[in-house]
Amino acid sequence: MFEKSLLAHKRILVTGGGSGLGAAMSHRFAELGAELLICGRRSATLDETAAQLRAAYNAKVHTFACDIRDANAVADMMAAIWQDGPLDILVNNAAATFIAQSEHLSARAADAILAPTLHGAMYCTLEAGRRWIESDHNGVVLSILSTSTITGRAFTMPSAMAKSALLAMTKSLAVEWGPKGVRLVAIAPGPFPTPGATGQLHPEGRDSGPAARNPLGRVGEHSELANLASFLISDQAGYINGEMVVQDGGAHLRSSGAEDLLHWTDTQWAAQRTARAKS
Ligand SMILES: CCCCCCCCC/C=C/C(=O)SCCNC(=O)CCNC(=O)[C@H](O)C(C)(C)COP(=O)(O)OP(=O)(O)OC[C@H]1O[C@@H](n2cnc3c(N)ncnc32)[C@H](O)[C@@H]1OP(=O)(O)O
Ligand SMILES: NC(=O)C1=CN([C@@H]2O[C@H](COP(=O)(O)OP(=O)(O)OC[C@H]3O[C@@H](n4cnc5c(N)ncnc54)[C@H](OP(=O)(O)O)[C@@H]3O)[C@@H](O)[C@H]2O)C=CC1
Repeated sequence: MFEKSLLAHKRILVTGGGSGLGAAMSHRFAELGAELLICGRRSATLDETAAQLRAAYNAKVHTFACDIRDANAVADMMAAIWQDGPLDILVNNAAATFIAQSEHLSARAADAILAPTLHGAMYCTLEAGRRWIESDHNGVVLSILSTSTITGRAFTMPSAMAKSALLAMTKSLAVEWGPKGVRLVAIAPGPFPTPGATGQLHPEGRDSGPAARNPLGRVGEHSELANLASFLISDQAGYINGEMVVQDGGAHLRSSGAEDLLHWTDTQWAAQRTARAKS
């Protein structure tokens, strides 16, 4: 659906690019000619994905073991990236979430979600943006958000807060940095099953409704998200700035996706907490 060279000569950092949707996007970007830089906490996962990208597309790939909750680690990673030349595109994809009754969240638990999802993405954006502006180099930031930015979402309140704050970042910087050559866009995906999301959001005992409740009767294909992301970061989308594109089959128009959990009993929630403590 795209020219094979759509992303040729683009250096793209995908946070959390070693797994899930980050890996799916990295594959598509590499296929379209990009040089990939992927980061995450698990080196082995990054190395495995990098090897696949090199083998499949002969792509140039760099990996960075970086915990984006650590502002200094993000600054060091960006400095290392820029040593080989400027980045062109940042994809804020890494995030964390889990379901919990909010009245049971400790401050540490809420921070465990806010730290990577909000602060980590903000640190990456500020470090990249500063360098782009200082060197007068054009840049693009794509943030992977959620339809909770529109509906809110019960039982994943810190994630909904973090994603909403990143939407505010996208809109604010689109205006502030647009004149300086930096464009910001976002995607709000609906359900795109990944081991990470399924593990955190769909523990045993939760209904398997996202596909059945979706107006299109199915969940998303990773390739669909990767294609939308490829378009939004490409020069073809150069006049799209400050926008979030929803890609959820229309699901949020019907439900935030959490209503089934309103029917969980305290016994079910207690069992969920016990199961987690055991794991
Ligand atoms: C649906 C259809 C719509 C479809 C649409 C759905 C859209 C959803 C949008 C978002 C989707 C995603 O982000 S999907 C991405 C999901 N992927 C991930 O989450 C992967 C990354 N996850 C992680 O790194 C971890 O699992 C993470 C959650 C951050 C916790 O790890 P940490 O090491 O940072 O934290 P820990 O030290 O273990 O714990 C810190 C505190 O958090 C608490 N804590 C940790 N896990 C907990 C849990 N499951 N429940 C309660 N509390 C928990 C601990 O008890 C600690 O609090 P104290 O006991 O007080 O000390
Ligand atoms: N899948 C879905 O249905 C939906 C997903 N989304 C969003 O899409 C994005 C990808 O989600 P998905 O692929 O499902 O999730 P995964 O759990 O598979 O991926 C999360 C990635 O983020 C990385 N990561 C997590 N914490 C950190 C950290 N502190 N520092 C660096 N990297 C980190 C992980 O690597 P490592 O563990 O090695 O650090 C992992 O590669 C997220 O922003 C999510 O909120 C939004 C709506 C729905």
